[in-house]
Amino acid sequence: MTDFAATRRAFHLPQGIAYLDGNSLGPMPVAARDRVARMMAEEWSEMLIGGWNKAGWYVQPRTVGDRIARLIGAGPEQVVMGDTLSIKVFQAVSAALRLRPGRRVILSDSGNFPSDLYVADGLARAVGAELRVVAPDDVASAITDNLAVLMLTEVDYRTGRRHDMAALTARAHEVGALTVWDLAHSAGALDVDLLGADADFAVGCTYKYLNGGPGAPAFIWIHPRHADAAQPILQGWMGHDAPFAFDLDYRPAAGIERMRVGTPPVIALAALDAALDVWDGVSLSDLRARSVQLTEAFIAGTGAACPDVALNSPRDPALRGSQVSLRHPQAYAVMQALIAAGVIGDFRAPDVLRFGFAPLFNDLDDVERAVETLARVLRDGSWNDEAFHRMSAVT
Ligand SMILES: Cc1ncc(COP(=O)(O)O)c(C=O)c1O
Ligand SMILES: Nc1ccccc1C(=O)C[C@H](N)C(=O)O
Repeated sequence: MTDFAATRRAFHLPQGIAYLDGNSLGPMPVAARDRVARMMAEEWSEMLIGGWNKAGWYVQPRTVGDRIARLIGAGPEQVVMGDTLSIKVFQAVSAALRLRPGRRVILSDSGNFPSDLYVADGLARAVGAELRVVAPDDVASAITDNLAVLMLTEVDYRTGRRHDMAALTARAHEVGALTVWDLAHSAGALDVDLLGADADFAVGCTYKYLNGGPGAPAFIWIHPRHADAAQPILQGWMGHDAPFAFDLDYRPAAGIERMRVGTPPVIALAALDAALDVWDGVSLSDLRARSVQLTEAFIAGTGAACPDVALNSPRDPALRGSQVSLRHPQAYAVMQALIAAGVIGDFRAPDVLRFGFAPLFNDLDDVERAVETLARVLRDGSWNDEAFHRMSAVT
């Protein structure tokens, strides 16, 4: 059994708050602060340029990628770190598109995160392809013969709705299309199984449920059947087969290494590597069970105590990720009042209160506190208090 009391103790959680925003930025693992301090004191300062080899900076995008692989149902040497998630989306979709010459349609849904849609749209315009965006429930029926790439975020950042990765991937494969899965709201939150779902490409960030810190690097995974065939569009020198030969011609490195672009963010990778230590000994089925327990308790609690909000997430946990969103016409003001009372979630336009439940550090006390505080804020109308608004406008 995973010891979640121990994983909670691994984080610095400021006194007096219930932090339900780990789905946007995970809290700081105490070991990350120490690791970065040590990296500065022992590596950068003393080794200087020698750190690339002596301290393993050069291979870190892969060694850290191997640690992420276990958390997303991938194998060793299949994941590489670097850049931002938006860049990794571009790399995955562009490589998938090149693997399907003659097909021009990229399909996504309106629940996707805007950056993914913007990036795919920009790419489509540049190469004469078409981005088609349908409602989340219409994705399966929009998978038609001319499809090149199905690009989806598994868990919707607003509603928490979870797509069926295995079923939609199978459907895409039936028509000869490839899949790109964005795991931003899945990695570290669910028992993701990329190989089991037979996905083609996956990308994700590490500053949410993986707790790598603000600006932590993103990851990209390619199924081994495509890894040596996928042609990078961003032909950066660190994805070259022999970067230090400084050839004038680009030749992609073997496998996933080709998805490296330029110099890795070594300090950020040190923090992320320490954050991943917390995952040692965490079983993904325990993680999922705890996530369901927390979200179920929150939905039941708010359902009973907060009649003024409406559930905006699927009621069935099988169709949901690790967050719950609620709707209220004055959601922004309600969230400001909640934050002032020490319950930190976030607001998403136009009327969504969003609460992330990160199994590594959230517990049933957080759920209870959030339910009670929300019920009180809604009951006593403090969110609607003019004095409160004047105060929150300046703080
Ligand atoms: C699903 C999803 N995709 C993409 C992004 C953008 O990632 P980045 O800012 O790291 O490029 C986010 C969050 O910011 C996200 O939630
Ligand atoms: N990277 C950020 C930087 C600043 C503020 C928020 C973010 C988020 O990650 C938002 C998140 N993608 C979301 O699902 O809302």
